[in-house]
Amino acid sequence: MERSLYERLGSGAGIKAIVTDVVEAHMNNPVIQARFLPYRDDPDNLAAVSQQLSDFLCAGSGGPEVYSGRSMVETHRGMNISAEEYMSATDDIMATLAAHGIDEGTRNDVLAIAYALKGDIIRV
Ligand code: HEM
Repeated sequence: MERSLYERLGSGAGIKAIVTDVVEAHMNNPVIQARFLPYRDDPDNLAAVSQQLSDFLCAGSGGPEVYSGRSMVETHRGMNISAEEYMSATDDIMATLAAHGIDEGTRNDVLAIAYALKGDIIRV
């Protein structure tokens, strides 16, 4: 049987490590860093958001973790996120997956999920 997306991403520990590096990439990305840098001064909140992101990706890829955060529309409503920012964030995710040695087919599976969510995140 084909391995689940969760397994191909390295299961809970692998996904957590990916999320840590995606958030770090966002903080170094000039297009979106202003959205994320404030979390540097608020480590508890940073840890909480990172945990939600990890749970979201774990649960959405077939893992046993439960996502207890808000819906994507609810989370990003009022942030006025542009298509350019969305593309930039997606680029960070794709580059981080490659840096973690995730194969191309698996990267494309994540890209398809990210693309499917864009209507819930851009200018909602
Ligand atoms: C595929 C794209 C994206 C996904 C899957 C995603 C997912 C998430 C998730 C699961 C959370 C945590 C929700 C919660 O705590 O209830 C979150 C929070 C957040 N997202 Fe996104 N997001 C995406 C794109 C973006 C983009 C493009 C931006 C801005 C450039 C952004 C900015 C934020 C911020 C600032 C928070 C923290 C909100 C808070 O502290 O309450 N996200 N996102």
